Order: sequence, then structure tokens, then C-alpha cells
Amino acid sequence: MTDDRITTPIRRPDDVDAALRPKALDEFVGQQAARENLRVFIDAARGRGDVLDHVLFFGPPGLGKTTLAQIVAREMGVGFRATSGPVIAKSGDLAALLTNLEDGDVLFIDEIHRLNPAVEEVLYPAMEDRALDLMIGEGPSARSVRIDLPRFTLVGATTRQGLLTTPLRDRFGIPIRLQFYTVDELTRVVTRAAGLLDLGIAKDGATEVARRARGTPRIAGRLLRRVRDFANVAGVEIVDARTADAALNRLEVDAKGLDAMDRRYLTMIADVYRGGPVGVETLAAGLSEPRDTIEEVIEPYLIQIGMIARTARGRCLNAGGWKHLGFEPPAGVQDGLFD
Ligand SMILES: Nc1ncnc2c1ncn2[C@@H]1O[C@H](COP(=O)(O)OP(=O)(O)OP(=O)(O)O)[C@@H](O)[C@H]1O
Ligand SMILES: [Mg+2]
Repeated sequence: MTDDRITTPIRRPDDVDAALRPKALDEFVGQQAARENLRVFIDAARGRGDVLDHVLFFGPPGLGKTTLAQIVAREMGVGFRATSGPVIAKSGDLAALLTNLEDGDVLFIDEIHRLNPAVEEVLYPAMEDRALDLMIGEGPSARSVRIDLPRFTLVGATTRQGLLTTPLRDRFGIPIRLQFYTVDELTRVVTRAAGLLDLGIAKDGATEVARRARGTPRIAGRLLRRVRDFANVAGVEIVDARTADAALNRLEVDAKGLDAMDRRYLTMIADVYRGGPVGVETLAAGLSEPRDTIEEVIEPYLIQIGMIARTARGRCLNAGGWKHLGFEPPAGVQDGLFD
């Protein structure tokens, strides 16, 4: 299964996310635009003595959505309540959550695209008017009663912004897209994490881990912990590029951070479909992986680094993808830079 991969951006049980989590906006590396905007909105809301407008974080797994949600609450100096879309089964569950909030709290709903529609309906007036519309009684005598809610900030997170309904998306005053991190940014993430893990690491060692972390801090943290294991066993005090490289090679994470699953994916498009286009369903069947996994876990990074393109007719291998597999790209293949 893909979730077992050391390179999966999805949280694994052995991840120690909490320990590495930055607690303040200034500690948070990268995502400069998001950070600067949040700083302004938070300072402005605080200055007015107001609550922060509702915030939506969206982007691939492991880039810091949950971390930022917690930072928002901390910077606002308010309480933090967390739940997730699939956990809220009935509208009554959400109503209970909302009525129990303290003034100004942040309510964090992870995987908000997975809220069921009846529950989502409850959110609309809650977000807009800070009110809850309850139905009392049944049949002809049923009537609706409006209850006022405490002031609160809803912080939603999703990996699939496209799956949010328009009415829900429109009710977030502050939508923030998280981007993959640059190698420089991840080098800082790795250096910081090494400090927290009490591991000596040289700049080139941190960069080597960063280069192979698929633009994702969660993967960087995970790779770093495995590198630490190798270093400990080998009696290495300061991890340099050579130690990191040797450890990551043994974990079968290649120089671009791709693993066996990525290479199977690329090889299938190259060998079986001559570079594509090939539909995602066909690939999913061929690789025996769920379509969601392919679209959410495997493809985003391959697209980001220009190895493949998603087109209306299906997936195509770009020149970078051919080269990574050790082939000369066929004539006329896109270089992937402008897809
Ligand atoms: N900017 C950052 N600087 C340092 N560490 C970070 C940063 N962003 C994320 N991390 C670390 O990466 C890990 C994953 O972050 P987080 O749980 O916030 O991701 P997420 O976007 O919520 O993922 P998911 O979509 O799976 O819920 C955590 O260990 C966190 O500490
Ligand atoms: Mg999260």
C-alpha cells in the first residue's frame, strides 16, 4: 500500500508531527505570502478586538495546514477546538460543538470537503450570522428557532479544494493556498528539526535531505529521522551530504525524492502507453492503486517537478519524466516547464 511508503505525504502512525510543529508564525518556515497575509489579518483583527475572519487552508498533505490552524489560534490568543469532516456525523453533533465554543475560539475542521451536506447546511448561518437555526417539533407545528452563537473563527483545511461546494467556499473570507516548499526552505525545516531531535547536521546534509523530501515538510521530518537512525548505528556525529545520501539510497529514495512507486507509475506510462496520454482510471487499474491515491499522493509532486502533465486526454510523460527513467524523450515531447 502506498501509505507505507517513506515518501508518502500522508500522515503515518510513526510520524511525530506534534514534536516538530512550529508554534508561532515567526517560527513557521516558508509559505511567505500566506504568512505575511496572516500576520496582517491577525494584527488587524486583534487591533479591533474582533475575531479573525474564517480561514480556509488548502493544498497537498503535509505542507502545514494543521500547524497553521494551531498557530492562528495561538497568535489570536484564543482557544483551539479541532474536529474533522468525516467525524461529524449528524447536524446535531456540529450544533453541539458550536454551542460549546467559548467567545473567540478557533474551530478547526480538517478534511472539510468530507462534511455531509446536512451538516454543511448548519455551517452556513453559523459562519455568516453566528446563528444556529434549529427545527423544533415535527409536521405542521414544526417551527424554526434561531440561537445566537459565540463569536468564533472557523478554520477549514482540505487537500481537495475542488470538492468544496461553492456556498461553503464563498463563506471563507481568507482562503489560503499552501505551496510546495523550495529546497532552501526545506533545508531550514530540516536544520530546525535536527535541532529539536538533538541531531548534529551539516548544511550540505540538511540540503541533501531537503532535496529528496518532495517539497513537503512532513516527508523531510520523516526522512531526517531515518537518516538519524543510520547515523546513530554508523556512529556518525555530524550528518553530512554523504551520510544522508547513503542512508536515503538504502531507503530507496532517489536523488529527486522518488521511490519505487513513482518509478512504477512513470514506467507504466512510458512502456505501456508510450508516454501517454493515458486516463487516470487506466493507470489506477494497471498499478492496482485507488484513483484518489494516484491523484492526491503520487501525481501532485510529479507534476510540480515537471515530469508529467495532466491533460484533458489523460496523463503524459514530459521530457523530464523520460530522462529520469534513463530514456531519450521521443521527438516533440513537452519539456514540462510550461504545463
Ligand atoms: N513551515 C513549516 N516549518 C516547519 N515544520 C513544518 C512546517 N510545515 C509543516 N511542518 C511540519 O510538517 C508536519 C506536517 O504538518 P501538518 O500536520 O501541519 O500538515 P497538514 O498540511 O495538516 O497535513 P494533512 O493534509 O495530512 O493534514 C508537522 O510535523 C509539522 O511540524
Ligand atoms: Mg493536517
